[in-house]
Amino acid sequence: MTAILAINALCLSFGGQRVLDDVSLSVQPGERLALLGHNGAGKSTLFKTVLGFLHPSSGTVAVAGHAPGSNPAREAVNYLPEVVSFQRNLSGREVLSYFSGLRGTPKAEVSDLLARVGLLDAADRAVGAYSKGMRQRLGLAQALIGAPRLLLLDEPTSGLDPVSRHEFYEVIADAAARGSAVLLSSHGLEEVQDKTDSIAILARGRLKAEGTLAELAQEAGLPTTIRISAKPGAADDLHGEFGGRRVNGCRLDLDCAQGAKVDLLARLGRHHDKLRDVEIAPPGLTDIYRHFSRMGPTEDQI
Ligand SMILES: Nc1ncnc2c1ncn2[C@@H]1O[C@H](COP(=O)(O)OP(=O)(O)OP(=O)(O)O)[C@@H](O)[C@H]1O
Repeated sequence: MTAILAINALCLSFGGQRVLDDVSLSVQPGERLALLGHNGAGKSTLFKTVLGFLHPSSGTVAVAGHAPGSNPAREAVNYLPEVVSFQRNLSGREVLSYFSGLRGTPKAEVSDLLARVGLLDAADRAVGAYSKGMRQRLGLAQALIGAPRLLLLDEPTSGLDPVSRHEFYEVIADAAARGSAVLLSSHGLEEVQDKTDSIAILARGRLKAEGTLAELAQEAGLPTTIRISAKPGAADDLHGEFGGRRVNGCRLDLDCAQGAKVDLLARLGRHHDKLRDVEIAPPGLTDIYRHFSRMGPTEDQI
């Protein structure tokens, strides 16, 4: 499959400061790629480069095979910036009609977009009276105009409540299912873990890792935690036999390397009379993110 966004060895500096350093990544049609990184990691700079607002010092960026900022690239991409603002006295419908006109897409699309982001009931109210979540949804609807081949969403869910976040990601999933490639940045590790297909971790302008959650977990080689609840009076015996961390009078946590889970569970099975419960907790994105973002010589600065 041909990537809609292909970034190769991208470097970009402001003055003498290298902000993006040898970044390569790609996004395929229908893929949702989450770009994670600390404040100042270079996420917005990367988006602005893809949009053609900033120019690389070296390396290449191709949007649907075209140079960023060229007409065919601009036709292929829509962008939701971190902070959205609209003219307050226009209604949501008028805002979308205006942008739809700029894009040259049929006006009939507007009602469908308002429905997709859950704003149909508020469509004819002034945007100035919208809540932050509603403005954000309107921004997403604007970004969806014309079914872009590439959707760039810069921290689209910041400041939204959990239900709104969930609904936001449903709309993004729907856009991806219709074929859009989605690149979004976020600081919300938990939401990204469940709602995207792959993850790229940027730290101080360098790409530290890219892949699915399972691939990153494998690459990081982080242990799975086996959480044991012991029957009354059995925790000391189990601790003596398996080691691990005592959490309280009956809980014991064991770290287990990826390839050693089955053996450990088999050994535990031989002590089933002492066990009340066993839980298996694989490493989460928070652990994986911490692992990769701290790698390298700049660890103390992250
Ligand atoms: N126009 C500019 N001129 C000079 N330096 C800039 C400019 N824009 C960004 N930078 C610097 O580039 C680095 C990356 O900034 P960027 O906004 O891309 O980070 P980010 O990952 O989007 O951060 P955040 O999560 O806080 O939004 C920062 O050190 C920032 O100060």
